[in-house]
Formats: sequence, structure tokens, C-alpha cells
Amino acid sequence: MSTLTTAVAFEKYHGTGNEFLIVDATDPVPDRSAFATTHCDRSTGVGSDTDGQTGADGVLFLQLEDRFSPPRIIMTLVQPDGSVAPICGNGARCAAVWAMDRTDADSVMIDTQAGTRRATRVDDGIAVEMGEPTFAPDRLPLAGNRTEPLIEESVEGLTVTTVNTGVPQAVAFVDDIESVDIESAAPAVRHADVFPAGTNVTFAERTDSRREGVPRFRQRSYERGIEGETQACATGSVAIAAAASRIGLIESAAPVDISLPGGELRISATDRGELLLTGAVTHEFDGDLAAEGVDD
Ligand SMILES: N[C@H](CCC[C@H](N)C(=O)O)C(=O)O
Repeated sequence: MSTLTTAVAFEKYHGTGNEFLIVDATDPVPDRSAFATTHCDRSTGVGSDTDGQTGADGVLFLQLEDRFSPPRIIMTLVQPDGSVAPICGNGARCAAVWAMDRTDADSVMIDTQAGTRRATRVDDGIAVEMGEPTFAPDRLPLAGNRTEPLIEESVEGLTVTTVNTGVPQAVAFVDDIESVDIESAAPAVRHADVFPAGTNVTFAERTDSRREGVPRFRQRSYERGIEGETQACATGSVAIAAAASRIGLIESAAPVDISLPGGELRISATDRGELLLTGAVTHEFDGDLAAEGVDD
């Protein structure tokens, strides 16, 4: 039986190794979950001869509203398991470059399910205002009628501090991040009963500073919706800074430098005290995909 397929244009980007297919939200994709699951698959998804990678960490459906100044983007991130993530720090930087290339603007507003974020072009990439991290149990969310934040508590044998940086993050500070067996340690925490919406799990090791007076952490993250380790998770980087400051490891959540498998991120503070996340964006390649999320 032959299947009629509609081609949809995509552009592949990554932010510190966190890879996304960007699709214009006005293009007709009937089932976004099926589309993301098919094309993000790491063995059978979209491939390229240039970057050697198959698949992606999610699809960013972006709707550009360029009648506003600064231009706005409505961003929906559909993950490889078909779920929608409220926000993504690395994805927001990629979305910003996609919109800036179409509008000549150096600043855009990104409307996400976790709120609106401003992104600005800076010397070393894109800086995104990441909102106010919260430890509040109802915002994380945490199960039951819990009134106390979950700070340095054991969950499934791992001591974590939980914070919502637009998405839930459970942060574990460890002495040696290389020796963490993330595929064994993270899934039980990611699915623990105390997190009714699940959580991302981020590991952090304090390490030598590269800039005087700026604390630095190495990071590895296991992401909900991908159900595996990614090269970078920027909401996890913000979570490390917020959690480290909350438990007194560092004086303040900014400035902080973060080294990830996929590159470097910097956290600074805006004049208004909001955390600002800065990092690079790479446009990898473009192509067409079956809108129906089927390969044949
Ligand atoms: N990679 C993203 C976070 C995605 C979060 C998502 N995995 C979820 O909460 O379900 C980042 O750079 O911030």
C-alpha cells in the first residue's frame, strides 16, 4: 500500500551538543508526538553525512510573530518520547538564532509553557533570561501535601536537592562525576514517587575555577522525555547554581561556570537579579522530513 506523505522542512541546530530539529509551527504536522518519536530516534531518525549523528533530542516547533518588536516566538518542544517539555534552555538559544536569522533582530521574546524568556545576541553566543528558580514543593511539583522543599534528602539512595528552573531538576553533588554510572543511578530518581510529574536528574562536581572568583562545576544530566543522558541540559545548569547557593556550597547563584560534555555555559545575573544563561549555538544542516512521522 502506498502512503501519501507531505514533506516538511526542518533545520537542525545544537546548543552545547543538545540537538534539536526546528520546524516552522505553521507547517502542517498532523501528529507532533509521532513526528518527534520517528525523526529523533537515535538509530533510525534523521541522519546526515556531515555531523555523523542520527536523530535528535527533540523537535522545536516555532511560531514566529515578527509584527512585534522585539519579535516573539511561540516555542513548543516535543521530546523523543512524544511528551512536551515546558521549556529548554539550550533549545531556547537555538530558537533565538532561528528567529534572529529571519528578522535581523538581536533580541527576541520566547513564549514557553514555563513563561516568557528574553534572549539576546552577545559576543559569545546567546544569553537567555531563565526566570526565577523555585524550591516550592507545589511548583516542583512534589507528591502529597508536602510543605517543605526537598533539600539534600535521599531519594532512591541518591542525595538530591530539587528545584524547578522551568522544568523539575533533582541535583546531586558528587565528588567524581566521571565515575557516576548515570544509566543505573538516574532512572529510579527520575521516576521516584515523590515526583508526580517525573524529574530531570543532574549531577554536579565542583571543580577548579577558570575565571578568578567564579565557581565552576562539571555537569552531566539524565533527561526526562529522552530517558537518557544528553550532551547538555541548560535548565540543569541553572539548577546547579541555584541548588549550590541554597545549600551554601557557593555564596550566590551567579556568576557560575558550567562545563558539560557538549561544551561550556555561563550563568550570570541581570540588573534585576534574574539568572542569565549564556552559551553557543550551532546550525548543523537542513532538509525535509515526512510530516506524518513515517519513513515510507
Ligand atoms: N535540555 C533542556 C531541558 C529539557 C527538559 C526536559 N527533558 C523535561 O523536563 O522533560 C535544557 O537545555 O534545558
